[in-house]
Amino acid sequence: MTIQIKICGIRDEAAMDAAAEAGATHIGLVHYEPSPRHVTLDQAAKLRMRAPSSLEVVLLLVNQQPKETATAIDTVKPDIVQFHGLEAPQWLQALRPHVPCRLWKALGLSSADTLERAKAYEGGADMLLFDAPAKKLPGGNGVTFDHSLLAGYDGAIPYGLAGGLDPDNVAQAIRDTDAVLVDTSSGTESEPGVKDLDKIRAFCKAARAA
Ligand SMILES: O=C(O)c1ccccc1NCC(=O)[C@H](O)[C@H](O)COP(=O)(O)O
Repeated sequence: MTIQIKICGIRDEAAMDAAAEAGATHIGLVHYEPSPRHVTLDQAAKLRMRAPSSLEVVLLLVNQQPKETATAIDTVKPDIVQFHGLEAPQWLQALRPHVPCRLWKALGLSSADTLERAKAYEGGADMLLFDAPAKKLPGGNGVTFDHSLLAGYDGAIPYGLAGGLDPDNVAQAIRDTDAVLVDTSSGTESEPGVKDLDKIRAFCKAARAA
């Protein structure tokens, strides 16, 4: 299986193009004002329009109301929305028939309980993204978690892996898990919110070689 690669927290075209050229399959656009990676809906829409066709565009939202969610999707027209807050399974199930994009749910993983809870997203989420538990931010904290917990996942929804992945540890993470996608934000930055193009290239190279 070819691993999918998501470079999250993209804020400009140079980083987006570097990700595409390096073989990333997805970019993440964070629409969440407290984040150093926040982009407005207009900025996200411009990046989306200019995205190379090899990239799928993932819009990240956190605990948005239905009206704001609909506006965000209408404005940005992402391929995928990644919900990174406390969105319930019922929320995704209710939304899914009404939107022209796929839906992902991120879950902070610290115990086997979360793996059971994850199963409730069947029928609502096209993919789960297991991440480190929320800290200062709901995601993008550059912190890893115990990947051995994932051996206990027997749900039907495919999952991606996030949380503290970088060019040095991504290959081992791919070998240790059944993730179909790896996701990085902090591990491809020189400082929060500023992408390092060489780190993007190194991350993609390491993931593709794993
Ligand atoms: O990246 C953010 O600032 C962010 C803010 C609010 C919600 C989600 C956020 N990021 C979500 C992602 O998909 C990150 O890539 C993922 O959490 C991994 O981040 P990192 O540990 O920094 O690689």
